Amino acid sequence: MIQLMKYLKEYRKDAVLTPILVILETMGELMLTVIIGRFIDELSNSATTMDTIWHYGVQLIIVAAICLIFGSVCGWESVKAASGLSKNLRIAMFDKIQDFSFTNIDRFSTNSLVTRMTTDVTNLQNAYMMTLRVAAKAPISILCALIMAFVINWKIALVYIVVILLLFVGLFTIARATHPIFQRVFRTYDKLNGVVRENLHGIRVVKGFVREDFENQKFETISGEIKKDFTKAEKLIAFNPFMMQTAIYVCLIFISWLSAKAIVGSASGVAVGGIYMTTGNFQNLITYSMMILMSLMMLSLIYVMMMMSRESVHRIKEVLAEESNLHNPEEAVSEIRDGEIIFENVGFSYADDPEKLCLSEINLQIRSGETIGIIGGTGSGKSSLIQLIPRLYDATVGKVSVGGRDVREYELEALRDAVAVVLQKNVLFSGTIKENLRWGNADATDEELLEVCRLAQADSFISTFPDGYDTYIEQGGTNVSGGQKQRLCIARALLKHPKVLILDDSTSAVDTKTDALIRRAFRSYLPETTKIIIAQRISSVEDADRIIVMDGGRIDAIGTHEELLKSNRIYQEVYESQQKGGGEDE
Ligand SMILES: Nc1ncnc2c1ncn2[C@@H]1O[C@H](COP(=O)(O)OP(=O)(O)OP(=O)(O)O)[C@@H](O)[C@H]1O
Repeated sequence: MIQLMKYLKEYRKDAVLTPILVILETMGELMLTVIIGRFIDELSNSATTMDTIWHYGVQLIIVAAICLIFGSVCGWESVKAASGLSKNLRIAMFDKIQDFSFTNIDRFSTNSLVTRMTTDVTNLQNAYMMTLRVAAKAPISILCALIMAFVINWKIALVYIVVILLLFVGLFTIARATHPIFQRVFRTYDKLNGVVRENLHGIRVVKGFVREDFENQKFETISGEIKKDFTKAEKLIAFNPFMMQTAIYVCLIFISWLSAKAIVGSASGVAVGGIYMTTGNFQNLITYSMMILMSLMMLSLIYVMMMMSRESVHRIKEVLAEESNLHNPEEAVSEIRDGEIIFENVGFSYADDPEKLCLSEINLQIRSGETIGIIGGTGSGKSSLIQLIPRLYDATVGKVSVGGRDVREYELEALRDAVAVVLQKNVLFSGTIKENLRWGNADATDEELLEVCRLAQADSFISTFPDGYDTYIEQGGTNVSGGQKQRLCIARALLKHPKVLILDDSTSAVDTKTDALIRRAFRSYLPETTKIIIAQRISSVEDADRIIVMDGGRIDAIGTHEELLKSNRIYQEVYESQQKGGGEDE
């Protein structure tokens, strides 16, 4: 946890102030016990006057009021420090994730990142708040109470030492047993988040296939797993109050017994074992017993919270320590000459393992301005191939060049500005159409928006909306159709004026006529831009300059539509199957 304290930043003063206030509050509480002890002794004196009672009464009120003030400010400061720490941690994690490559994200999984930024940070926040307040208060209370008890009577005070040692052994044993359970619980939380996210994301499909019962069952199973683990851990933790209560009773019985003997002996002038005690002393010892044992109880609670948050701290640190495996080189090039693309002996593995390549022996040269179609079965490596061009992933072996230079020599931002990809999983964000389009270029004028929307055949449907380009897109683009969403995403990519434009199955939901219009517009208006179109339908790529046929992570053939129809078996089969089906999507 200590390494994460640097994220306190502007809340450091609150974090320092809290234990100081706690110390002052504890001192005040101890002063109260001393005053009460003296007061009791004074009361047993027959000469006590009302003046004396007022004197002690006023003292008690003043000290109690000071304790209350310190306690309240301290509570406020600890909340400020803990919630400030969690805010800064979330910002730091979010910032870090923005720099992650796809490989980094794959390594954690999106679900786990969500749990780490929410549940784990909240866990740490709660544990830290408790620690700030109690971790300072409890040891000080114990220490001061022990000193005072030893001052009153060291022989009787030894009882505390024995009980404290026994309690520590018990607490340590419980903590060791619960830690692995909490470790497991957080991994299950990742799964739970995954199920919720998947369900909400695909709620239409769930309803369409009437899979609510199945989804409920899945959720119940995971919730059950969490409940089982928590019950197991709580059963162990339940020993905690049991041990505490036993310790309190043992302490009280022993101290009462020894004190009673001492008080009776002192009164009769025959002190047992040389122990002299007053009733006020006895009252104080009982108060110290409660203070010590309550502090131990609080410490044990913190210990349990620390156990729970230890795993969270580890998981937060993992995210913050993760280094993106995509770096800008020292002297990064920021100018991309043109849209020429060369793959030289490229192999790629998601696991970065040359033994497990999902793309291999890719040799390919694409001229700037060329239109390339890519066809291949599912899982044949089409998306993997194009993701290497804007460095969404790095090639495991070989070299990918754009504009005559290795992609790893470019500034990442410049490369990704020059290579626009409309990915298979299109995403629109909540906001107006204009705001969404300007993701491609924040400074684009309204005329430029209109122009790219015309090219992407989006203007025709946007102008039918009552609010036109100011139409509000709901989160995830749920209020536009799949085909409309795809066209908006293409328009957004066009706004970057890219040198390379990649459409990864991005017109699959667009009707064939509109699809053809988009391609025709590209050909006429973007002659300089290299266009790579991944598609399932032959009609989407047949007019490309060249078509690549992918199979099992390798290039099976490259040629024009006519050449491939004559010579390539896979292409012929796909063509024939689509001819028979009249074009799968039409
Ligand atoms: N993020 C990932 N992590 C690990 N393996 C992956 C990942 N994405 C894809 N793969 C695997 O890589 C191989 C190639 O997948 P890829 O997505 O490139 O195929 P594709 O031809 O684009 O398929 P489709 O047409 O279905 O989109 C597949 O075996 C797939 O399971």
